[in-house]
Amino acid sequence: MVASIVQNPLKLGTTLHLTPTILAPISRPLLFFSKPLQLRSVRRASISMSYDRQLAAAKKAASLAARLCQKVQKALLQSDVQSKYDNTPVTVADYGSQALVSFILEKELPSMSFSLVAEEDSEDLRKEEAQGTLKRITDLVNETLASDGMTDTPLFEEDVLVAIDNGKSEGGPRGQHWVLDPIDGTKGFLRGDQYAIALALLDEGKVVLGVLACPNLPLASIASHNQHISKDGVGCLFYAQVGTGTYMKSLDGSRETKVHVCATENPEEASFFESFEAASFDARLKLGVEVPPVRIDSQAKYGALSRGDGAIYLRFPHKGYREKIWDHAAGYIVVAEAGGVATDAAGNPLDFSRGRYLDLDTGIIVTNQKLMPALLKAVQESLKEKASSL
Ligand SMILES: Nc1ncnc2c1ncn2[C@@H]1O[C@H](COP(=O)(O)O)[C@@H](OP(=O)(O)O)[C@H]1O
Ligand SMILES: [Mg+2]
Ligand SMILES: [Mg+2]
Ligand SMILES: [Mg+2]
Repeated sequence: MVASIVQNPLKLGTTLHLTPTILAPISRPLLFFSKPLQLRSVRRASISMSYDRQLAAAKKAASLAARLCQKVQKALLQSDVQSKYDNTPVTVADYGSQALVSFILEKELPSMSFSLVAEEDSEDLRKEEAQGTLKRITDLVNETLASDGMTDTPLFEEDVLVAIDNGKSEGGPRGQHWVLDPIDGTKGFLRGDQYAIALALLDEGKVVLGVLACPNLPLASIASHNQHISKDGVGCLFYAQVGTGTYMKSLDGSRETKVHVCATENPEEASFFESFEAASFDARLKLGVEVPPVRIDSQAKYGALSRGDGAIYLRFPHKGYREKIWDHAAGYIVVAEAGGVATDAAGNPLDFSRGRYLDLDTGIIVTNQKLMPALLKAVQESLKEKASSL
């Protein structure tokens, strides 16, 4: 199945916005300065703020969640699939992954206040008929924790429900919030194709780190021209922290590689990624692109783009569809730190500070800095033509 894919801020009112990590080393010397100097010092310290601890916890959480998901995908049973209120599928792996990530982040970062904006909630799992499913999810979470030596903390079913529901935060422009899609591309997951565990951190409304675990993504390029069968295997972990670039390693732990987006300046040779869900819009013809788009599920598209497998990702869902922040936050920074850029159809940067939804103009465009102006123009012309033909 993988083969088919191969083919084919800082708002610094006061020091209160700083985390304990950054406050600890700077708070004492600040006592000696006058107030204006104090603010300048804080601003400088904040700009070089490190999210290393958070990133380490996020990598651990996403990698373990990937392990849980791989186990479920291997033994996918029909009974593992439920239908949510909006008729989209959700599996024991979506719930298990969310519980695990929520639990690990809170445990690994005990000194931080914990806010999580995540896709799933426990409502359906609390129903009488879901008892067996909840038991299976709890077992999966505990087996995964034990596989990493975390045997001191087996969870009860109620703990799992609470961990899932910790994802009900509304996010927003103040403070730090984790953003999680426990399985992005559930449909791909069910098909045995691409999916991702996507985890990001917002600080004062900006994405400051992102991790994408893509268990089925080949380590070698999936560019449509790459015909050779790679022996490198599958399973990639992408991660990025603001100002430090994007890195990739294999999910089983090999050496990390710094990745960069494709440098092409020629739209005609640019290859496209598209979603299965939102593939109706086509600006390719305007740009003269002849290569057919590569369709992949999930934010694996952002991961693949960040290492140059393709040059462009266009996403234009049907009218009225509201994008959620967990479908893009991790991918956004993974691409941005690799030298790329993501905007809406009006060329505005994506705004993750407005709660659980991304309010944007029409669609999402992702590419490298050089191609963006031409792509934006082509997209806007196509949209105008489409509107006038209606
Ligand atoms: N009709 C639609 N148009 C656009 N996006 C949709 C959609 N239906 C579902 N989605 C979202 O698209 C995500 C998958 O993205 P992609 O199409 O790139 O694989 C889904 O994430 P989940 O699988 O986490 O629910 C879901 O949030
Ligand atoms: Mg979903
Ligand atoms: Mg999703
Ligand atoms: Mg999901």
